[in-house]
Amino acid sequence: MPTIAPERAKTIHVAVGVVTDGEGRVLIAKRPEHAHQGGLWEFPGGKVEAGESLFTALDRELFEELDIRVLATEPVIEIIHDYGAKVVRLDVHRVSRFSGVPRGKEGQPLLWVRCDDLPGYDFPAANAPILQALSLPDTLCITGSFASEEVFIECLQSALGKGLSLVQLRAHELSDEQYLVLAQKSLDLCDQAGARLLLNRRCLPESLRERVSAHGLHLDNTSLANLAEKPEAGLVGASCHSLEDLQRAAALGLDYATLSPVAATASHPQAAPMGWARFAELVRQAKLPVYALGGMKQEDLGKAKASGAQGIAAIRAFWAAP
Ligand SMILES: Nc1nc2c([nH]c(=O)n2[C@H]2C[C@H](O)[C@@H](COP(=O)(O)OP(=O)(O)OP(=O)(O)O)O2)c(=O)[nH]1
Repeated sequence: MPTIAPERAKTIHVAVGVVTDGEGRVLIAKRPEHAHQGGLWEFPGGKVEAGESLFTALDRELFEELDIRVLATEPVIEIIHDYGAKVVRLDVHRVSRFSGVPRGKEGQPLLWVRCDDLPGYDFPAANAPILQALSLPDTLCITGSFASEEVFIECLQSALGKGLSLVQLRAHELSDEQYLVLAQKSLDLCDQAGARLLLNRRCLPESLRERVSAHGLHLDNTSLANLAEKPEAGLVGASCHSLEDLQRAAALGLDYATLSPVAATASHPQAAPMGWARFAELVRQAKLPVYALGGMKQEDLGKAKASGAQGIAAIRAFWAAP
C-alpha cells in the first residue's frame, strides 16, 4: 500500500491578510529565501495555531510581522492548494481597518501596490485565485427581459448608476445581429461608467464577435463542457451547477464561476435549489472566485460572502427600469 508522508496527511491552515490603505492599494511582502515558496511575494499572514480563531491568528501574525493591530476584516476567498510536499488552506481576509503603521519587523521588503498592478509580481501558485478575487466586484449584474431597446438602455443605465461594475449581456431571444447592436450600445455605456461588459452568447460566430470588443465572455454550462481551452477574450467566466463544473472552470483557468441555483428562481423554475449549506460546501472546494446565483437579492450579499462566495449574481435584483 502506498504510504503518505506525515506532512502530506495534514492540511496547514494559513491566515492571510490583504491589508488595504483606503487608496485602493494593498500591502505585499517578500517571503524569506529559505522559507517554503521563498523569494516570492505574499500577502502577510501565517499559520493558525490550535484553538485560535481566524481573526486572532491574523491579528497575531500581522503584529509579529508588520507591527499593526487588526481592527476589521471581511472574507475574500478560501483556497486549498496542494504543493506536493504540503497542502495549504489559505483563509484570505481583507484587513479593511488596522492601527499602527506597517513596517517589516522581520526585515522583509514591503510594497504598497495597486490591485491592477498585482499580476506584475511573482506570487506562489496558490495565490492566482486571490488575485482574480481582488480584481472582481462583489456583484454581477445579468441583463433581464426588456420590451424595447429604450427600456433596455434605461435598465442598464439604472444598474450602472447604482455602481454595478460587471455586466453580463444575456439576451437569448435576440438574433445575432440584434444582439451585436445591443452589445455595442451596452459597451459604450459600460465604458462611460467604468464598468466591464461580458458577452453571454453561445456560438456567436467569430466573424461577428470580432465586431464588438467587450471586456470578456460568460460561457453557459454547455459551452463550459465543450471547451478545450480558455478563449482569449479577456475576463472569462462560466455557469456552473456542480463540483465537476467548478473543477473544470478552474482547470481551464477561467476567472470566475457562477454557481446556481442557490435559492428558487423565476428564470429556472424547474431547477431544485441547492441551499446555502451545499453552496458553501462546493465553494470550499473551488479554486476560483464563485458568485452565488439563483433567487439572489441585494440583502443576500452578506450570507453569500459568509458562505465563501465572491458575491452575488442576479437578474431581478439589479435589472429594473427606474
Ligand atoms: N502568508 C502567506 N502564506 C502563503 C501565501 N501563499 C502561499 O502559498 N502561502 C503558503 C506558504 C507557506 O507554505 C504557508 C504559510 O506558512 P508560513 O511559513 O508563512 O507561516 P508562519 O508565518 O506561521 O511561519 P513559520 O511558523 O513557518 O515560521 O502558506 C500568501 O500569500 N501569504
